[in-house]
Amino acid sequence: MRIPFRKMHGLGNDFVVIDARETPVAMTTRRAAALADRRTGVGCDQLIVLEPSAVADVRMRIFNNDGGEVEACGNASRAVGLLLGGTNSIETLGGLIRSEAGQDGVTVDMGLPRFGWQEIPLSYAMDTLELPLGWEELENPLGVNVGNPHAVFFVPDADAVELERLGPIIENDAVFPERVNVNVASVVGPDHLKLRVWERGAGLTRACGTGACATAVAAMRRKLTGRNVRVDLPGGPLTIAWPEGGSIKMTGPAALSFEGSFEDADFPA
Ligand SMILES: N[C@H](CCC[C@H](N)C(=O)O)C(=O)O
Repeated sequence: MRIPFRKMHGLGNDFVVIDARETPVAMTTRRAAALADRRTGVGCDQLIVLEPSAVADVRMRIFNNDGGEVEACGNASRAVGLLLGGTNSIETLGGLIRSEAGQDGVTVDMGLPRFGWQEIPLSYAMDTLELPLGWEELENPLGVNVGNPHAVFFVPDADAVELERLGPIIENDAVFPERVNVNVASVVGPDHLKLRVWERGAGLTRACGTGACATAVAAMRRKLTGRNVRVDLPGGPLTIAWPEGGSIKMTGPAALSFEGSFEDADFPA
């Protein structure tokens, strides 16, 4: 049986999107990693499977390039929002989010941030503004969870960090029981950040929507910026707003690259 897919991206963070709402498609770590492989599969940073939901308009399952299923994906949320059009509620393992497709891209309400991570002694996790952790020049991160876990480091020049070397070391450090997405950011202006991300399960990507949300929240908590910021990623800018007492809103582009299909027997579940 042929299984159709859409190849989509958000600022170059790319996805294979399978719409399994009408016809179920079994997805396993093995099949996801095979489809995501850039040499022998279709190739993508994340594989997205849309399924029916009992609590939302759609359920979005997210698999990293390494095949691991995870809780959230900001750029894919905008891609799915573009695909569905209008306003939609989306169920994810990280909670319920809402997308709204508009003229200047797609806005996603990513819900409320959570802080800290469980392995740090509670006294530290209660205040994640300054965590006594360091990996060479990357130190004192904030732990911010926006459905998925992020460590956010502020540095003078994000481009000067050897993220391809330090990223996997931090991603896989035992202090992060679920591993972690590694964000390295610089403050460019009062409401302007520059961000590079080593993604858990995917490595260096051109953009990370949840990373942009986590980094913007971290900057706001440290009073480095106002509550509405532009985050410049290698693939382009996102706008993140986090009003006092409100939820995080991310706005940016999403695009369809092409449509295709694969033979299910060629990628066994
Ligand atoms: N690598 C992330 C999932 C994808 C996040 C990113 N592509 C985004 O746009 O938010 C994780 O393991 O939590």
